[in-house]
Amino acid sequence: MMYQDIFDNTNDTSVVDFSKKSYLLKTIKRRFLTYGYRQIQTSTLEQYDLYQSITGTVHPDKMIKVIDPSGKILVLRPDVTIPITRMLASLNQVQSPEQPLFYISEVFRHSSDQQAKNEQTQAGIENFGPSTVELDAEVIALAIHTLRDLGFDSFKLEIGQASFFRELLELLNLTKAEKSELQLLIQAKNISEINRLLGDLTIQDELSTFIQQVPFLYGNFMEVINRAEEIALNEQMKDKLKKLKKLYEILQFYEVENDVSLDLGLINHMDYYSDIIFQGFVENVGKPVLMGGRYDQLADQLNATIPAIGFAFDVDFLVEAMDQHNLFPEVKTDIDIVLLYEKTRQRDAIKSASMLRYQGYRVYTEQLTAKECNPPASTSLVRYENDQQLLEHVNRSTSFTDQNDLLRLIRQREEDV
Ligand SMILES: N[C@@H](Cc1c[nH]c[nH+]1)C(=O)O
Repeated sequence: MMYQDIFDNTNDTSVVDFSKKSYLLKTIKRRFLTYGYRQIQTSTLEQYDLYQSITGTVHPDKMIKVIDPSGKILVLRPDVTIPITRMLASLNQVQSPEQPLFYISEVFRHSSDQQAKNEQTQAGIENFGPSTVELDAEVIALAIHTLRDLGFDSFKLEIGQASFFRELLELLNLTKAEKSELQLLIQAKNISEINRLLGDLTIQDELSTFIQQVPFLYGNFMEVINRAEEIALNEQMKDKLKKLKKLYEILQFYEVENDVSLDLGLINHMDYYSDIIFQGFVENVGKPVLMGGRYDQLADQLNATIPAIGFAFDVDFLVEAMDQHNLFPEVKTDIDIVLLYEKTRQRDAIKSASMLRYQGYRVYTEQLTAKECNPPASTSLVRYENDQQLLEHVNRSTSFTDQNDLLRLIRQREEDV
């Protein structure tokens, strides 16, 4: 191994980035709590078999595998929605239903992109309540409310319908490869390639015309619904549109309707979604900062019937987006008091530092030497010199007699501020 390799592919967080991330997580957490969500955590190591047996999960090549001493294959948590569903599915039916849940967890997904990290922090919610438009609307309102709390003023939550498109694909009788090609082309709104693919396939004209329209079915929520209603192919599609209309109506009660748009060609990277899906975009940032949707059938694969909806923020990506939009408050210094001392005053200095720490102050100490010392920034500086002891606070220097006097002065100045 090259020495340089040891430094590659790490995911360390510096002091400044950590404080930004903590600020962001605190804000998100506070908002999740106000909607009645409670925090949980799932295991970091999961059974590989669980993920392999479920359809719609992370691709096996993307999972990071670990082999335990008995030879069993485990994976580092590649997703949080699946293990939470597993947790709920394993609960005794007699138990009362879980509250809505939230998490702040690392997920591990291998990416072929050299720049992308294998480890991301997600802050998300999962709500195992009834499969209703009311709950869908509340979850969307929560996502928007959180983005507003973080300070974003121009963002969009793009809403789509996973089953709308899936049912369309069913009507087409395509092979798996053709289906995913068409899906990707529609998502990329690549009209010329869609036409080429449709030309190669034998499909009824009516269906072909409809598919050509799907990439254009995005934009203003009600406008898209009206356009889609005109070309809807069957009753199921009409029902889906009716449900979306109802959703929009409720979003108006939450006063978030201007922050949503509709994209009937939207596809999320996870295949477990069964109904509405959504992605959150902030201005000038190309990738979505949050993804989610309803996944009513995921628990079926674990022998349980648990409709659910959820979403997750990509926290690291959100930090970048907030940086770009200058949304972090100025980082305050983490040190309250810097205490510098000459060797002869070491005893007094350490005793004062201990006293101040017991009082809850964050104290940094350093011995004054011939070398220039470089203490961190702080509002108060205490100096124990050979012949005097001083408190310097915002350009004012006062001598103090003993520990009690020092504490009194520090408190007094805090009150003055
Ligand atoms: N687990 C999904 C996000 C999500 C949470 N709940 C529903 N969807 C993801 O990683 O993209």
